[in-house]
Amino acid sequence: MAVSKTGAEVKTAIGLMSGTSMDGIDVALIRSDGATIAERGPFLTVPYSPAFRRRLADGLETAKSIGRRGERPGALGALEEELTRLHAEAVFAYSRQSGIPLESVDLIGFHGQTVLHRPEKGLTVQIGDGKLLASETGLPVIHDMRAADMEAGGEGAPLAPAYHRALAASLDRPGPIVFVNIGGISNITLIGQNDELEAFDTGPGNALIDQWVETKAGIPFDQGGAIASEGQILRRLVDPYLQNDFFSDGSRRSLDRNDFLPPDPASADLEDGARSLARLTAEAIMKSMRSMREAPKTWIVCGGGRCNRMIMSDLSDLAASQNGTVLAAEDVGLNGDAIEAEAWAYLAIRAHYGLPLSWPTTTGCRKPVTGGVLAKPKEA
Ligand SMILES: Nc1ncnc2c1ncn2[C@@H]1O[C@H](COP(=O)(O)OP(=O)(O)OP(=O)(O)O)[C@@H](O)[C@H]1O
Ligand SMILES: CC(=O)N[C@H]1[C@@H]2OC[C@@H](O2)[C@@H](O)[C@@H]1O[C@H](C)C(=O)O
Repeated sequence: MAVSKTGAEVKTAIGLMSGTSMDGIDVALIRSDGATIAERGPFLTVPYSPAFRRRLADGLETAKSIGRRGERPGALGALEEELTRLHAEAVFAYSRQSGIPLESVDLIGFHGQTVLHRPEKGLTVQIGDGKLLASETGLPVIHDMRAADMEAGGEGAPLAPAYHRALAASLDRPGPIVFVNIGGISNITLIGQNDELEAFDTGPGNALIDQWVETKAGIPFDQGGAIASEGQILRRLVDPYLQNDFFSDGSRRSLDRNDFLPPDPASADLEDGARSLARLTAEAIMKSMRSMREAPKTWIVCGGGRCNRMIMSDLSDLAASQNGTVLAAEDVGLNGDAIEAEAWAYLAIRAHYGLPLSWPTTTGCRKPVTGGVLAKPKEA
C-alpha cells in the first residue's frame, strides 16, 4: 500500500469526462493522495457517433424545461441510461487497451453530460447514472460533484482548478501560472504566487466555431484553424459578443453552452466567420483576465482549442502585450486533451478524503466545500 508524504494512502482513480463539445468520452487515470499527483496514467477518448451527438443536442433542448435537478423530461431518462452504458464501455475499452486491470482501480470520478447550467437559479444538471455505472463496472463511483458546491452558494463550476493547482506545483515554470481550458466553453485558473486560486469561465471556446462550420459547411470543427486562417476578422461579428453583460456585470463566473449563440449564417462567409469567432475566443479570455489581481507569466493552454492555430496565435499576441508566454499543455509535458478527465479522477480522490473541491475564489461558494455522491457496486 503506497502512502504519501501527507500520510494519506495513494488511491488510483479513473476520470470520465463528457464535455460541452459533446464529441465523446475522455478517460484518464490519476494516482494521488488527494494533494500531490503521484502518477498520470494513459488517456483514451471514445468518440460519440454522429447520431448520438444529435441525440445529446436534442437532450439539451429538452433539458431547458427542467426546474429541479432530478427531473428527466421526455427522452432524457433513456438518454441518461444510454450515456451511462457508453461510459461503462469506455471504462472497459480503457482497461483493455492500457492493460490496466480494473481490480487495480479504487474509484471512478464520473462527470456525466451537462444538459443545463443555470447558476443564477441554483440549478446545474448533469445526466449520468452513478449507481448504474457502479453496477456495470463493479467499482465505486463518485458522481454529481457539482451539487454540493451549489448548495454552498457556489455556481457548481469550474471545478478543475484544484487539479490545475496540483499540476502547477509539478511544473518548473515562472509563476503566476494560468491554465486556460479551451473546450466548448473556455475557463481559466490562475495560481497566484502564494498558491491562491482565482478561476472562472471566460466565454465561448470552440462551441460557436463548431456550430458555425457545421451550419455553413457541414463539418464538425475547424481542424487546426485551417478555415479561420483563410478569413478576415470582422469586428461587426466579434464586438457584439464582447458587449455581453457576462463581461461587464461580474455577477456570473460560469456559463451554459447556450449562453452564447452562433451568428446568423447569412452574416458572413465561412472563412471570415471562423476567423472572427477564433478571435472572439482569444479576446474573451483576455477581457475576463482583466479582473485578475496578478498578471500571469506562464499561460498553459489545454482543451481542443489549443489545436486551432488562429486562437493560439491571437492569444500569444495578446498575452505577450502583458509579458506572458503562451504554451500548449504538451510544451510542458502534459496531455492537453486529458486534463479534464484527469481532473475528475483527482477530484474523486479528494472527495473520498473529504477535501475541498471548490473555494470562494473558484466557484463563489461561501466557504471551501467538498462534494460528490458515492455509488457503491452491489456486493457480489
Ligand atoms: N485538431 C483540432 N483543430 C481545431 N480544433 C480542434 C481540434 N481538435 C479538437 N478541436 C476543438 O476542440 C473541441 C473539443 O474540445 P474539448 O474536448 O476540450 O472540449 P470539451 O471538453 O467537450 O468542452 P468543455 O471543456 O467546455 O467541457 C472540438 O469540438 C473542436 O472544436
Ligand atoms: C456546468 C459545466 O459543465 N461547466 C463546464 C463547462 O466546460 C468548461 C467550463 O464550462 C467549465 O466551467 C466546466 O467544466 C470544467 C471541467 C470545470 O468544471 O472545471
